[in-house]
Amino acid sequence: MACLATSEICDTNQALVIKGDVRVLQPIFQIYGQCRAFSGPIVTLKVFEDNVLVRDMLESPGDGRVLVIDGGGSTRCALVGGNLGQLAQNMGWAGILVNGCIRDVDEINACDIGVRALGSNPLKSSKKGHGDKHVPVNVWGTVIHDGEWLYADSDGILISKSELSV
Ligand SMILES: O=C([O-])CC(=O)C(=O)O
Repeated sequence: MACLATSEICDTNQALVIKGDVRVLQPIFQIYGQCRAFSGPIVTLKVFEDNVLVRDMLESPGDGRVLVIDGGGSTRCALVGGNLGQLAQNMGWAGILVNGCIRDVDEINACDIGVRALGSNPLKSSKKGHGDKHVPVNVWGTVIHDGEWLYADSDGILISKSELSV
């Protein structure tokens, strides 16, 4: 699937941007993974320094969706590592956005998915299984709902209420 360029989306959908139906995420995410550009319907997850639910979600078929993990912005441990990156690739996820950290960067960079995260931290997270699936999350001021669309490329990350075309 050819990916829409985020800058083009913003130029051709100015009314949607003004209305807030298309929002630009804060430009604070690092780019990882083989796919610099990716898009898809969003599945949301809210966790804090605990990635049991991340594995749970990635074990189900991705069907080209994007997993948005709101880790509360914590950079004290990693929510996704090489194994989960591989799992996401094998299960057909288009990408993962982590409002938090990843680890095993070299392994994740070899995976055929797109990944965005605040940075990397070699510490693993706790494994208690706390968190919520499919809930609205707030990522640095941008509220993201399950079922919305994410478009990411080298220029930035967009959240759209619905699928976009040019
Ligand atoms: O299990 C974890 O905490 C994450 C990880 O290291 C991996 O996915 O390889």
